[in-house]
Amino acid sequence: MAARVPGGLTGELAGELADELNGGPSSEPSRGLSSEPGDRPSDRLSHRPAAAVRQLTRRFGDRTVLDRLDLEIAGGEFVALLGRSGSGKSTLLRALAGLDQEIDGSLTVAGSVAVAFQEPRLVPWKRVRANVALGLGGPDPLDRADTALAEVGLAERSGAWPLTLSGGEAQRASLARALVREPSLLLLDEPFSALDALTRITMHGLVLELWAAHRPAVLLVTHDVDEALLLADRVLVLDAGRVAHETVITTPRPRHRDHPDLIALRATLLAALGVSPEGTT
Ligand SMILES: Nc1ncnc2c1ncn2[C@@H]1O[C@H](COP(=O)(O)OP(=O)(O)OP(=O)(O)O)[C@@H](O)[C@H]1O
Repeated sequence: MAARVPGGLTGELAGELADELNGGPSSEPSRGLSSEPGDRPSDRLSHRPAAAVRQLTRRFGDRTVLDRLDLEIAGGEFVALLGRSGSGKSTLLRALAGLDQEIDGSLTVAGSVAVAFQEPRLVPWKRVRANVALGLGGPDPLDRADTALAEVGLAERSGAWPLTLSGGEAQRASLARALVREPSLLLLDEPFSALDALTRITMHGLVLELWAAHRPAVLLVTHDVDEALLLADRVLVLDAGRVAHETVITTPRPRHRDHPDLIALRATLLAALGVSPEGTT
């Protein structure tokens, strides 16, 4: 069965940015399915899922990385995805982003998708503002880029060259580039893992602010159980190609990592990952 992939990202990113972002031409730039009216964030009260994945399978040679995986993400929901290294987290994210067409099963994303990667992937020869606006359709892309940069606290660095940004600033710019596309699904692939601990805490606060203001559905890939517990409505653990464990977190935000609910959930998640609380397997 062929996968159905929406055109929101493929139109904006896969065509013009994928070569820059992924170091090579995308295998199939666009399948031409466009965002439907009614998929904008303000229309999401219909509770239509932001993403629905059914029986998704991805093989690399004779290795099956995703194996008939089912997943649904509600509009506006914040989902974190954990899993051991090599469990297929990035593979799933790339499929949702429309960057991988070699998949079996069905995959439906309502509206547009934007991605922020572990490395900010800014084009070094374009100023920050132009990076954020890169591939952006519609009117006044540079003005909209500036608005997004202000929202992530980077207004003053809008005219800077990417190489002059700190790691945290570059990751803010990457978030602005995702945000300016007003995605109904925001995919975050370990966006904070290369940052120092203090910057990471600041970025957690920023992401929650942006999420509250724009309310996209979020799928955050992370290795950090605490990050998942602090941010997400629901935490999934990927194992053997499928969602092997699911934890719903109802603790109100802002959350403190020492909250008794989170301490209990941390132990559950570590067990689901096959890791003892002391960190040994
Ligand atoms: N293009 C590719 N060709 C061959 N194998 C691949 C390709 N992309 C991914 N894989 C393999 O698929 C498996 C899952 O990779 P993936 O990057 O999705 O894992 P991950 O859970 O994101 O890992 P990590 O936590 O280390 O980032 C790995 O074994 C990887 O080597």
